[in-house]
Amino acid sequence: MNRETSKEWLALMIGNSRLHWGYFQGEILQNTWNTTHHDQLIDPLILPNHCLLGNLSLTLPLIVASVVPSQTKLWQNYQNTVLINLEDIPLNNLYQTIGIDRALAALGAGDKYHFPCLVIDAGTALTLTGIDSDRTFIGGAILPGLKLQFNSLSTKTAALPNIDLPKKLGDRWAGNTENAMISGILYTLISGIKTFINDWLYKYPDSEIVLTGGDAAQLYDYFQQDNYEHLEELTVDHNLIFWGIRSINRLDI
Ligand SMILES: Nc1ncnc2c1ncn2[C@@H]1O[C@H](COP(=O)(O)OP(=O)(O)OP(=O)(O)O)[C@@H](O)[C@H]1O
Ligand SMILES: CC(C)(CO)[C@@H](O)C(=O)NCCC(=O)O
Ligand SMILES: [K+]
Repeated sequence: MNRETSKEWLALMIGNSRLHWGYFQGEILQNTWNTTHHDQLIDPLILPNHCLLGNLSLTLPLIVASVVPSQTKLWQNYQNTVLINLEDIPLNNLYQTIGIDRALAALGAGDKYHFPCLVIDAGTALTLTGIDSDRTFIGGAILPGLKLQFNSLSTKTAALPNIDLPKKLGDRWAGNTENAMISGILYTLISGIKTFINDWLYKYPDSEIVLTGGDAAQLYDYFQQDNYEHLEELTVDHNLIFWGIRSINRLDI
């Protein structure tokens, strides 16, 4: 291995619910992990030069992208940090306020698989982001993520309970409160997402379709339980944003 390919660096995606970390040696993503916001142990304002992430020193080059401005500030003070902005993303037609996580995931999907691609990011929010073969952003959608849909029902009502994300789809026609919430949210969600996928595949039949984000594997499982006809065209990849950051890093910003 030559020096270039073994060069170590860290990628940090600051998401809405937590921080997503990637440790690279050159182009190889060796490790990923998540931490909470405001984690004292890794707060660079408290431990400027010697903060350890597992056994990794934060003196490594750090490439940061963020959708949470208040958290971005913490990391900008750390030495050896590069902040990725929308202007750094080599995709056409991105609108000014699109989330950098969406742009990076779409770039990562195209880089790792191919363009055209449709990314479905099941995080705090659930987003769809479509890019054509010329690397042009076509459009997308934003809706509340899975957990958020359940949480909003329970926090805004007196009688509806707080329930964990279920493993099973269950019966569409439910006979108790919990199952009715599960059915209502999940069947509506998967049929809605299917209409987006079907429409996208009609326009871009050779597109890659990639699920990512904290709930991606569970979402894929729901599609499987529902015997989705395009299941074999769906890929689950939790590291799309890291492939996007790697692709930017190659450009040496
Ligand atoms: N330990 C965890 N902490 C928070 N969410 C988790 C955890 N494990 C699984 N999840 C699931 O991941 C989802 C959040 O996804 P993700 O971590 O991709 O979101 P995020 O940090 O807000 O990033 P983004 O800004 O991309 O949405 C939640 O809906 C939750 O169900
Ligand atoms: C939609 C989220 C919250 C998903 O993480 C993020 O991408 C974001 O803050 N986006 C800005 C709005 C937009 O993408 O149009
Ligand atoms: K907000």
